[in-house]
Amino acid sequence: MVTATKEKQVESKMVQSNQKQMILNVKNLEIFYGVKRAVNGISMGMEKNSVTALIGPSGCGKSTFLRSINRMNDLIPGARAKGEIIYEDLNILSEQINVVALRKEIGMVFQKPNPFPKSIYENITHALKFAGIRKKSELDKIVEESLRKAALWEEVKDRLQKSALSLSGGQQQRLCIARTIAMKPTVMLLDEPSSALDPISNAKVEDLIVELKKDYSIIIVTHNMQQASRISDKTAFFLSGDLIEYDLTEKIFTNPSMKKTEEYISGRFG
Ligand SMILES: Nc1ncnc2c1ncn2[C@@H]1O[C@H](COP(=O)(O)OP(=O)(O)OP(=O)(O)O)[C@@H](O)[C@H]1O
Repeated sequence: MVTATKEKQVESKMVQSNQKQMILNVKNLEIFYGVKRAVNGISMGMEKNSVTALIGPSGCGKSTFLRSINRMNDLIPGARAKGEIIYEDLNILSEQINVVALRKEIGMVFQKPNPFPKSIYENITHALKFAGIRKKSELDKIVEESLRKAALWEEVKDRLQKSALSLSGGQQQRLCIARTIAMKPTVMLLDEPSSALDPISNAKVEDLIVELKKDYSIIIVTHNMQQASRISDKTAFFLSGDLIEYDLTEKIFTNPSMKKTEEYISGRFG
């Protein structure tokens, strides 16, 4: 639980006009590194059980924005945020938030697969044991469930005690996704999760993301516009720290409202 007041959540407050339930509501978010402002007062809502893609040229603030959602920017000296990110009626940016609990509910997967140099099994159980789960039968159950959800179980079920580093890059990335799933998150933040992978592994991760949105709300940063158009429901186009356009993915890629979006998706810059 993020705070003791979480149980008091008022779900109906985060319902958009089209009745899709919102999981996150970002209000006038500004993010600074020292005196430099990297995100310029962005407001947008992310829908539950959907995939939201963040696109835009290098340096436009996508990763900075993504990292603010589970307070990963706190780890960067000099980084600070203003505004609000409302999640279950609480402001994620508030000092009262339990950041460790927040990061369990809002998990993150990075560009480069980063399994621990331990067994496949231990990669998943490490944080669970830290959270106090000790019973082997319970750990076994969560390991299997998480690997199944990450579409990796069939490939690794006979070698759970082997090193995670013996897996291919694509399998390692699905293991990192399984590790996040094991913490029972509600939101998954994916920062270019398949850009370091070969095309077959990339396709598996894309299929997995579409499957995972049944259970989780997913926000993905991607440089790959085909990927954004294949897997996301809504797309946000960032430029120089501004949110230029945010709409249904189909609209963004076929009939964007803003000239800059059109120029970017047609490859005229970036
Ligand atoms: N740790 C940091 N310290 C200082 N400035 C940073 C830091 N991280 C990012 N920035 C700056 O903030 C701005 C936004 O960077 P960010 O990494 O969020 O962009 P991005 O859109 O994710 O880029 P890319 O697609 O290349 O990953 C850039 O000007 C970048 O130089």
